[in-house]
Amino acid sequence: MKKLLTIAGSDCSGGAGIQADLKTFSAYGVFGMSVIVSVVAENTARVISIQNITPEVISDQIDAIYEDIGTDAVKIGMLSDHECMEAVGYKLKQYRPKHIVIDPVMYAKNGSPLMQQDAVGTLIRDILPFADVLTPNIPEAERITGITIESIHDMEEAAKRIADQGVRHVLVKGGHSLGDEATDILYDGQQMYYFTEKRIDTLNTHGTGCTYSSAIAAGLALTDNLHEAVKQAKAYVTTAIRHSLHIGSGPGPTHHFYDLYQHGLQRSDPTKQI
Ligand SMILES: Nc1ncnc2c1ncn2[C@@H]1O[C@H](COP(=O)(O)OP(=O)(O)O)[C@@H](O)[C@H]1O
Ligand SMILES: Cc1ncc(COP(=O)(O)O)c(N)n1
Repeated sequence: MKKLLTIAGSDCSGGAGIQADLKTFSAYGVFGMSVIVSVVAENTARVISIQNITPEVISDQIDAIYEDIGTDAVKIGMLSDHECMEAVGYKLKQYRPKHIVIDPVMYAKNGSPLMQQDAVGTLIRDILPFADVLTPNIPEAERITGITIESIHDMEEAAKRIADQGVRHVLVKGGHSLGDEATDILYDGQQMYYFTEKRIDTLNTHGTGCTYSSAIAAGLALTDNLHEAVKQAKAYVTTAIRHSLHIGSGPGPTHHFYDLYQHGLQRSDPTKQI
């Protein structure tokens, strides 16, 4: 049984964060564990408050995992401030887990900030170097690089700049772009690879990034192959968006039903050469 850990924030409304990650792990048939970094009182429409867990308790949770069970892959999501980042970075250095997927979460789908504005420097310096793959969406890639992204070419440029900062694989997600297709670009420092699906006409995309990065982590643990993991994860998240729920007054959540992983695998190959 593969063992997956998510280090992220808790979304009490169940669509994103730790909750989306654990649902994804279950659908992949792997054993899911969680280190909660922040408790976020949020729903589809707004973020009401954020309570960060103390660095000591974040560290204790990570110790609890590694002194006993260990992991086959780790997904890292919301890290809201310097202290959280430092605590997680210190433990990653200590335990050096295999397969680290980092989703540099900055905002919720309704626009509420989830990371302190001045923490981006710490994120780049202390956290990004641990990523085997980093999965920024377009606004996050813009924030990390300082460039404006309006085209596939701009996404490629952002991926290159992030790779130049020492990230091994960068997957710039195209969910926030316009157009009929949702294309994500994977860059390994040498070549670009494209993962494309038809854009689904829905506002219900709360939790898509969390779902995608968790699916990639689970796929890495299962296959040891990043391209295969991204291909399967793209099929998985697309299916989860297709079945997303129109609940709440803001962007509704992706839905994970129990055989979604198998369902996603039967879909056509999203890998496309542009
Ligand atoms: N409306 C949509 N139709 C199909 N795929 C989408 C849609 N919105 C997002 N995606 C895909 O969902 C995944 C998560 O991307 P994105 O929504 O950009 O991330 P985030 O949740 O971090 O903002 C990507 O594979 C992206 O291409
Ligand atoms: C605790 C928490 N973590 C992350 C997100 C963003 O999720 P996404 O970008 O997948 O919509 C969120 N809304 N809440």
